[in-house]
This record gives sequence, structure tokens and C-alpha cells, in this order.
Amino acid sequence: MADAQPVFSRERLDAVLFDLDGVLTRTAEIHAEAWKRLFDDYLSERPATAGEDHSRFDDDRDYRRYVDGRPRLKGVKHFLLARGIDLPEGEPDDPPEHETLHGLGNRKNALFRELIEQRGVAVYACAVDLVRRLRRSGFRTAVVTASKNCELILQQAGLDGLFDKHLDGVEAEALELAGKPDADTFVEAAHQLGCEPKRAAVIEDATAGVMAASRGHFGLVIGIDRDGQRESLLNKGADRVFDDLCQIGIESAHRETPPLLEEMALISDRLADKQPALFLDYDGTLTPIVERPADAQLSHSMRRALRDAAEQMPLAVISGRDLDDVSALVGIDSLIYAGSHGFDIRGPDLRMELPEGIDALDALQQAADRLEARLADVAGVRIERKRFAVAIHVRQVADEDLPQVREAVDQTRRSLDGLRQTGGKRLFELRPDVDWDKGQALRWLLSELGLEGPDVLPLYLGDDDTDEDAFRALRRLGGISILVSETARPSAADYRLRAPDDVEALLTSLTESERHA
Ligand SMILES: O=P(O)(O)OC[C@H]1O[C@H](O[C@H]2O[C@H](CO)[C@@H](O)[C@H](O)[C@H]2O)[C@H](O)[C@@H](O)[C@@H]1O
Repeated sequence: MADAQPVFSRERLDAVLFDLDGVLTRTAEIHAEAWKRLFDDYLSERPATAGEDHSRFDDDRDYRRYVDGRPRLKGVKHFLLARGIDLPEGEPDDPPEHETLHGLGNRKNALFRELIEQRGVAVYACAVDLVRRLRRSGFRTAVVTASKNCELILQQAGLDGLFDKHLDGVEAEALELAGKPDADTFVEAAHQLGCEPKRAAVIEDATAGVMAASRGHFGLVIGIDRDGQRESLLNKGADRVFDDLCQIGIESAHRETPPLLEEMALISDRLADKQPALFLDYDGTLTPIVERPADAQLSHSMRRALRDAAEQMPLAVISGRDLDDVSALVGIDSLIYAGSHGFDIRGPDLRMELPEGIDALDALQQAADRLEARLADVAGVRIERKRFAVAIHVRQVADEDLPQVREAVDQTRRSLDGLRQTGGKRLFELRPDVDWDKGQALRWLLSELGLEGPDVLPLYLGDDDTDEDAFRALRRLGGISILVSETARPSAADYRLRAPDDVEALLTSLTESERHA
């Protein structure tokens, strides 16, 4: 690891998508062998015909040009056409002896599975190590492959529990996604991880794969050059090319475990003569997380601490909840509230509804209606309709029912335009597919409230993934971000407090300092 270069940064990226064959597993050689056996056998059996070329499959040149990284059917078709052979497509369940594209594709698959079962699957140790390092640093990870054998390969390689998402050829077909070099599968996987392509990286060893990632406008496209393809990978859209994944490091600017904020002195020093401006998340920050959202009531002492603080400094609550819900729960009229993750903002002299959010209202209502109907029989599901989001709570859902909920949310999102899926603590969420989050809302508030000057020190406190957007925004602005979490975990925050009680103590302490300033 000594010479690893810092390539991934949580400031710029949330997720990393890995191709399977040739990046994570050494299955490329087995694929090449299965393709070669298929084509060599087929071409030698086929009667010589004018205009056809029956020379043997070149497991380097032909492999790369026609089949590497492509869906199986396209691989068969492109190679045979290059040899002057135009077979009918046939049916997906054609048996291996049928002389159709599907029949030959199924023959190749049977050969591949046979080889894997005989020999097992070897992994690239550096790739597996990188996935583990990324996960420890808070990146979401996915395998995105045209292979329909993904699950078998990951199991054989012992990697089946390592990723947040597997998007394979079976799912791509069911969703009618075009294969690489089209961008569809990568874009879909990024969305299923709750992130925009520009905040995700792709790691690929095939030119079809780097083309796909480049067409999808991913934030970073990494090519892995295992066999002298550096120039082609760069020409087809790779931003950087490495020989191996051990060369890839993670920027150390991101701390995996923010230190506990144990002494007010730590931030008193940074406050100096500055005016603090406080931005607070609600659930998990001002109240403990509880089983039912309606039970997350603010304590009297926290309400008093908030009211006192708001007399000394600007104070806003930025929540994932609906605006009316969170303002009623806090119950202090003089505060500023941002609901639905900042799409809906209201304060004594302030009102903003993000126009792009209004455009998505119909889709949100349809999503809520469809999910209510579809999940009516799943015990424990709670659907929370907010003005600019729909949350599907699964805290009380049995583990075995979770895949059904996940699939319903995913299919609902795909059936409607203009929504994206994000997550949270034991919930799935559909939001307008707009580049707007708590970080953007925080920046908007600082500007609207005239708090952008050097004499102001913004502080943001939050506990959830959605608060990471605000932590990152504050880093750029030089503010102080504080994660509220019992345990240390990867975060862009500067410090950590353990629980809402600590938050209350910090509010009281800041209020006292300001009173005496
Ligand atoms: O941004 P926040 O103010 O933290 O809101 C995030 C979500 O909070 C609520 O759900 C979470 O808290 C519930 C009560 O403790 C808990 O039961 C649930 O599992 C948590 O996800 C709220 O209901 C959501 O709308 C917010 O998005």
C-alpha cells in the first residue's frame, strides 16, 4: 500500500461500482476459454460455405473485440457476423445444440459453469482489499456486470456479502436495460444506491465498460489494464488507468472516526469573535430514534434549550420530515424550519418551495398511492407522505419481507418519471430527482439570512446519511460539523457527540457563551 495514490475522496464521491470479470475475479480467462471452445467447436462442425471465415477463435484479439464485457447474446452475434455467419436469434430457452444465437449462447454458458465448478473462482486480492477499504470509509459499493452467473461467481469466490448491490445480466434483462457499452446498467445501479452518477466512480477492465461509464457521465472512470490495453481504455473514456487496484488509495482528508467532542473548548477556540449560526437535524439529533415516527417527541428540556439558543443566535432545523410535521414537533414559532430534506423552507420572514420539487408532486402522489396498494399486506410497513418525499419505513418489517419492499420501491420509482431513491435509518425514500439536499438547503439559508461573511461560524449537527450532504457543504465553507452517533463510523463530520443529551448540553453551553460574549 506504500505507493497507493489517493484517488477516491468522500468529498467528491459516494459510491464505487465494480465490474466483475477481470476486475474482481479472475474469470476473464475462464470466459475466454469457454468462448474459444464454443466457437472452435461450432466453426469446425459447420460445413464450409463461401463468404464465411472458419478460422479458430483468437482468445486475445477476438475475445477483446467481440465478447469482452458485452451481453452474451451480443457477443455470439458480433463474432459470428464478423465471420460472415448470420444466425437467427431463436428463443432464450433454446437448448445448447440449437443453431441459433440463444442456443450457442446457452452452450457457452454451460461450458463456463462447468469450468467454474471444476476449478473454482480466484479473486484479485487487491480488488477485494480496495472494496473493504472503501466500505470502511463510508463508500457504497456495487457489482455491475453483464454476467448472468454473477451470484454463482460471487458465491464461489466468497464475495457474496461484500457489496451493497449486485446488478447482473438477469436483472438488466428484467428491467430491459441495454448492456455495456450503453450506460443503463451503471446508471441504474448508481440510482439504486441512492446516488447520482456524477458522485460515483466506475472501475472497469473492458473498453465496452469504460465507454458505458463515460457515456453515463460518471464522476470518475478508472480503467484496469491487466493485459496492455492502457491506450484503448484511455481513448474510450477512462480518466485514469492503473495496472492493479493496490495502486488506488483513499484520500485521508476523510476521517473514519470523528473524535468525540468532549470539551466545549474545542469549538470555543474556533468561535473566537465569531457569531455562531446553528443548523440542526431533528430525528436522532434532537430526539432519540424510536420505533414509530409519531413517538419522536421533543423533551421539554430540549425545547427550552432550543428556545434559549435561538435568542442568542440564528437557528434552523433542517429535517427529512414534512415541514408541518417537524415544525409542530418542535413547536417554537420563531425558528426557521426546512422540511423534506430542504425542499420546503419556512421562517418568520422566509418562504421557499423548490420549484423543481413542485414539478414532481404528481409523481410523488402516484408513488405513495401505488406503494400503499402494493404493500398493504406487508406487516409493519409504514408509508409516510411528506410534501416533497415519500418515506417507506421498515423498522417493524420482518427481515424476510424486506426484499419485497425493496423491489416494490424500486419498481415504483422506475414506473414514474422524475423521482430518485435515497435511504435513511430503516427507511427507503423516494424524492424528486433534483440536485438538492440538506447541504444545498444549508447553503441557501446561509445566503438568504446574510450569514456568509467571515464573522459567522455555521455549525451543523446530524445523525443520518442525509446529513452527510450538509457536513460536506460545511467543510467547503469552513464551518463545524458534528455527527450524533453512539458509535464511531465513517463520516465527513469534524466531531462526534454520542446522543441528543450531549446536543442539549452543547446548545446550553453555546447559549451561555454568547450571553456573556
Ligand atoms: O432528517 P431527520 O429530521 O433526521 O429525519 C429523518 C427521518 O426521520 C424520521 O424517521 C427516522 O426516525 C423515526 C423516529 O425515531 C424512526 O422510527 C425511523 O426509523 C427513522 O428513519 C422520519 O419519520 C422521516 O420522515 C425522516 O426522513
